[in-house]
Amino acid sequence: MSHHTLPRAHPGTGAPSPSAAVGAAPGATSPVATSPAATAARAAGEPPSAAGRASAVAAPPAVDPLSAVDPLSVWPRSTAPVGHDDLAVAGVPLTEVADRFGTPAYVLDEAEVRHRCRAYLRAFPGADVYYAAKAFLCRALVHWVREEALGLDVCSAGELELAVAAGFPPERIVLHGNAKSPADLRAALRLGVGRIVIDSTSEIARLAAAVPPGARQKVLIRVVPGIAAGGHAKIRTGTDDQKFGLSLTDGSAQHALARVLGQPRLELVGLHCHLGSQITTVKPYLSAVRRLTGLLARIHEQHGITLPELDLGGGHGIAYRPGEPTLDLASLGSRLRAELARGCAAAGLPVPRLAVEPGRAIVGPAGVVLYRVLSVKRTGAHTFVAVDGGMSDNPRPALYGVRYAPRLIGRRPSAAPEPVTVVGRHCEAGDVLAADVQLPGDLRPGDLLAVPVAGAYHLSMASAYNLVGRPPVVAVTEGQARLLVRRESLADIQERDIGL
Ligand SMILES: Cc1ncc(COP(=O)(O)O)c(C=O)c1O
Ligand SMILES: N[C@@H](CCCC[NH3+])C(=O)O
Repeated sequence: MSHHTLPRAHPGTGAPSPSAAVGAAPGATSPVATSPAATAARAAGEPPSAAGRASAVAAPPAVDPLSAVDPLSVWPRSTAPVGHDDLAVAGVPLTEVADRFGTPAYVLDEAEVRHRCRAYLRAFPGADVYYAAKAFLCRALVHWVREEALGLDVCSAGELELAVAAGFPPERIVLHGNAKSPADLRAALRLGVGRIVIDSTSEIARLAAAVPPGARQKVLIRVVPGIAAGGHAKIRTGTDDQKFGLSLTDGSAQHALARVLGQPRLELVGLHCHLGSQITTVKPYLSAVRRLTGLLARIHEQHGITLPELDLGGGHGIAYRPGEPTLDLASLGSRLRAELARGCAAAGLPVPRLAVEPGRAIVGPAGVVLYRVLSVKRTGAHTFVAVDGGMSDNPRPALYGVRYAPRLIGRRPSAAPEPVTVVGRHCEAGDVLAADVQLPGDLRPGDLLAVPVAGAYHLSMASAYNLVGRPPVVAVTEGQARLLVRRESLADIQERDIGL
């Protein structure tokens, strides 16, 4: 087992868990939903659709087909049982975190984040690894990523300013965005970001005009290679006819390239592409390398230049529930390098420096969210377990139909598991956090639920819906818990509102 696959240890055994190998056994993936719509969605590599979920709600399966997989396989590697009813992450019992910091609360295992950063550097030797800040950013994370020698991918002046204020070297930052505002570009130029990725033709002259006389800004062009990949239609960005990047198929990328070359204040250093998110196979990345290598060769022929950098974006998929597939990093790294070397040799080009931009795969599996049960309602067909968070801190199930595996902690259940639907507290029937999950049949108000794989795209996409306030973030490190981001208080919320 290679360390690049990011295996986790079974608590108490030190043995790698089955999830470390699931990328090699996609047949093991079998979401709970059993409807024809859900089956078709799985065949297409998608999580069950909202429609598939709805019919699964109507006919929940009697037996969870994933029950044979280690239930802790998607938790941080440091996770260990405490007694019969609690779990500790990095040596800190989760019930203690809930008691001390309240709920909902997000818990981040620092060592897991660092481990994942290191695994990337091992899987991509000699490459630049930019952590995609959109997955989650706070000052402590900026420090961890800097100390682990990664770069940072930001897509707003907000992410950029926070990172630089926390001491991140601007030259190791790449700025993205399909609609960069004048403020974004001003901040990038003022702070001296290493690279800006051109996403549209109209941005080129605007950026060039903002670069101070005598200076040159390094840029890449975001190319859309015309490849469909990604865990859900809403997070696919490699296909033509969506809002990101410049198409290879219709010639927009080549057109933009000529324009960039005509701007003396812009230094074109390479090509970029980001296929989408939650991709669990290597194949689409290999296709992207082939298409971009072809473009590098044409650029060389037509313009006589050799671009030194190739940034392949992020999108590396992870498991949210035991048994789901993950992208095998070691395989991705070695096969990408081999494909790039082969393509460049065939075209007579030097191999460009590779870059990747993982977000989810670094921080997602390092996070756990804790919720307190507020009510349990049995409607006959369903049991709805309502908790003190919801779509305001995790919009992902509502947006993409993503399924999670919550777990009761803090007391021993006295009833067998049964299908329940965990819902949030918001005024929205679609505020479902986990549909048809197996949880003890005696759940009651006051119980604590812990949900793993909560580190990416939860808090970074959190909203102010119903003005409940965003949860805190607590780091756990070697038996100690510390607050990284405090809970948003009602005073915080009221302070913003300065009207009469
Ligand atoms: C340009 C770019 N790079 C990197 C990422 C990070 O993606 P992920 O978190 O799926 O690795 C994204 C988001 O999908 C992105 O848009
Ligand atoms: N926010 C999405 C992924 C989009 C990534 C950003 N380009 C998610 O939660 O899965």
